[in-house]
Amino acid sequence: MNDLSSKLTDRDHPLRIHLIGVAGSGMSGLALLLLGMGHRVSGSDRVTSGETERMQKVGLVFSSPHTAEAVQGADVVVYSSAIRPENPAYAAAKEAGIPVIRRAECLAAILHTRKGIVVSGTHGKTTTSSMVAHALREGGLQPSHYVGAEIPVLGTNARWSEDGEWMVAEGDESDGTLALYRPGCSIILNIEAEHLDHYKDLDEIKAVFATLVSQTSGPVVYCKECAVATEVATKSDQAVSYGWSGADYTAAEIRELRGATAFTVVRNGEILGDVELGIPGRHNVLNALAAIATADKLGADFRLVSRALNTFAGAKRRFETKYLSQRMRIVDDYGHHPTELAATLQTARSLKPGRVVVLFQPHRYTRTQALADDFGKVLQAADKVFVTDVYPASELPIPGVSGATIVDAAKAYGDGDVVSLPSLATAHHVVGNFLEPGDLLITLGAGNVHEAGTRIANDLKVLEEILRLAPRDEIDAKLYEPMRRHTTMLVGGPAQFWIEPHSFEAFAAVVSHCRERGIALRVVGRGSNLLVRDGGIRGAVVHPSGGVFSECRAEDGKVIAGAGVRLKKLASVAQAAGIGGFEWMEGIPGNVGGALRMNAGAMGTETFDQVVSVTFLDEDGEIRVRSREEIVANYRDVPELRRNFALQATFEGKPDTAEAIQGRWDASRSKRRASQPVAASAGCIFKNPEETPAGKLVDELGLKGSNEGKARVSEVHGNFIVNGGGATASEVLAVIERIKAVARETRGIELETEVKVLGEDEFTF
Ligand SMILES: NC(=O)C1=CN([C@@H]2O[C@H](COP(=O)(O)OP(=O)(O)OC[C@H]3O[C@@H](n4cnc5c(N)ncnc54)[C@H](OP(=O)(O)O)[C@@H]3O)[C@@H](O)[C@H]2O)C=CC1
Ligand SMILES: C=C(O[C@H]1[C@H](O)[C@@H](CO)O[C@H](OP(=O)(O)OP(=O)(O)OC[C@H]2O[C@@H](n3ccc(=O)[nH]c3=O)[C@H](O)[C@@H]2O)[C@@H]1NC(C)=O)C(=O)O
Repeated sequence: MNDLSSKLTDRDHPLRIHLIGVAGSGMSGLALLLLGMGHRVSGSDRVTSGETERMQKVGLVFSSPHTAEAVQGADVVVYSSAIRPENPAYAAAKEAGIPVIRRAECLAAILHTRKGIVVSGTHGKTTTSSMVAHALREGGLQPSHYVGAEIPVLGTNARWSEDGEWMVAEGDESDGTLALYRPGCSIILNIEAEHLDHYKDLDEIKAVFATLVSQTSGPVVYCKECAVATEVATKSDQAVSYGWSGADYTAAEIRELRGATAFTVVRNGEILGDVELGIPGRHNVLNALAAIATADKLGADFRLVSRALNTFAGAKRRFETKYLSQRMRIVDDYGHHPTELAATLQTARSLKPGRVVVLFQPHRYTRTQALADDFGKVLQAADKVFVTDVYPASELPIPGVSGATIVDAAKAYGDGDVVSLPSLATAHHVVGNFLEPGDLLITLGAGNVHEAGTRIANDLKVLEEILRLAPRDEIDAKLYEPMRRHTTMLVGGPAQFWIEPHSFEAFAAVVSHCRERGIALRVVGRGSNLLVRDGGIRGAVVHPSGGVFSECRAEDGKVIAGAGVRLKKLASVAQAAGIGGFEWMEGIPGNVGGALRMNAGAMGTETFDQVVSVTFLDEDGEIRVRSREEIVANYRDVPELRRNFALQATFEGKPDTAEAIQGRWDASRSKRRASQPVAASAGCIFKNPEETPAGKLVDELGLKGSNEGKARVSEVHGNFIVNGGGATASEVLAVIERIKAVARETRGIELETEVKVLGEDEFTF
């Protein structure tokens, strides 16, 4: 026991200890242990988190940001590896001559007050150390524990147990600190070339593990499937092996169940008993064998250990199921090394989903650079992979190294579908929109990629509730549908919930549901009069289409059309039935619903000139019918339909010959073609002011052809803004603002947009 260890156990003289960077998972664990031991603990961090708040409740004196004052009067200061020497708390402690130690040194000192069990290895440490802690706890050994993440079955990432003699700790091989421990037992899961930012090569890594082995006073439990671990561990005369065959502890009759794995444990050729492990994956069978071997060596009852493994729910972020429905599953996994990815993808496959979709966030530039080829290789096992930018951890960028490095490696290796999706902040939009029923999505990486899965999972819950409102063939819905796919201007961010009802009842149910749940709701037609901002539309965007909404028929000299029918189709059904007067609609890009709402018009005629009656849905989701006389229709606005939603309408015209109708149709088309652009647009941008047509005004102001990025005032017609290819909504809005300002300043005319501008500039979902 070293000096600090003996001071830590001196109950009569509690120490005053300060932790710099206390919000991190490793440091918060230390704080919990030290508080449990009865010391006075303070901590500082750049950020406040749920974790720091929880620790304050159990006695931590927390401060943010880091200050020199925070370390005043401390007996010892512990710092996280993310802390740099210029940190004010660190600098002040050094200046004051307070002993300043690394996280691992403090952990070693705590561990040496007990019989330590150090769980080490390149992969699987957190899962295995929590399995060991849980198994020993259920086996009655009352261990203390310190593991790298929050584990549901253990309650917290660290716990001090006053009574037990053992303490389970996850050892970190990343910076050589494994050599600080002198445990009563150690576990070596595997040894691979990792953390090459710290180590020269595999030999250097082996040497650190060898030191741990030589300092272990009791059993060294190791995995026989790893040649390097075997080589290092067998230097101990108390080495105990586990593996698939030829080891002291092996597993037989492995059966993958849904979300769990059953197997029989064999100890030196004799059956010890059965285990039904609460988590899936063959690699977890090996981790469980490590825990079983350790617990057995320490004298725990196998039946209690087996029961513990059955209730083991896995570590957070280790194949953690975040969403499960009949349609989809979303899993999060902390894996960030090719071997871990391979194991996770194998587990994913064993669940037999329709497709395995991966959102992978590489962790650290050094690892990405060193292992890009291996990542590219293992990612081939998924059906679709999106790779984000690198999560830097504490590293500075390495020029030329990014998520695309892995995508390039994957493409060089095989024909797996691996694409780059740099921004994690918006990755969920693309991934969530890509998902189809039957898919398994895995968010993969040690950084913050899990946030994307959480967002998708939360929104999927809402979406699936909506889908259940109507029979399967009466409704379709998707997350994050890009509105640029649904606007004639080809501009706009995503709709949070894109919903396509195909029956009046389904539409009505969606309206009532959104109202009850406080979900904002908008209805759109063909998007020919819309400008959707780049941040997309929060809430539900309903697009009545298919089913009754796409039906259009002539009956008794009238035409009945659903809200989702294109005006052009309405005009041709009328023509075929010998009903004239609809020809002006031939070139109008919108649908009946939008035309009713906007009282669309062209060539001197307006929609409501021909309406007989409208069937609509009121705000409460009730279906009503109103005749033409009961509806007020203004120039480009029907107030009645601002809050109500058009479902269907009956139109009238005049009987006429096919030739006469065709003549007017052709005349309308020629006029339109001569005066309006063919490029992507939203029709006229401004309403015509009283003084003069807006197009003429823009023309006179000399603004035709002026642009902002790819958004340009049409040279053909001054009231059209055209998308030259890939324009953004903010570019279009900038052009609109410029025209308005010039019209106001030079002519005193206040232009009002005719297009409806929807959505938000920034992403809020
Ligand atoms: N004359 C021309 O050359 C052109 C004319 N237009 C006209 O603009 C109209 C736009 O049609 P479309 O592309 O389908 O519509 P959009 O998808 O562009 O929707 C425009 C607005 O119409 C409202 N709306 C849409 N569907 C319904 C419905 N079922 N019930 C009530 N309101 C609805 C919504 O208003 P809110 O936000 O208030 O809910 C929506 O924001 C077209 O009918 C078209 O005639 C467009 C381009 C060129
Ligand atoms: C495109 C739309 O509807 C259109 C509809 O197609 C046409 C055809 O009937 O009539 C309206 O346009 P508009 O008022 O600009 O009609 P146009 O006949 O093209 O132009 C009006 C007058 O402005 C002149 N003009 C127009 C554009 C231009 O760059 N320069 C110019 O001098 C034209 O020569 C004409 O003398 C509707 N626009 C509005 C805001 O009422 C729409 O609603 O989105």
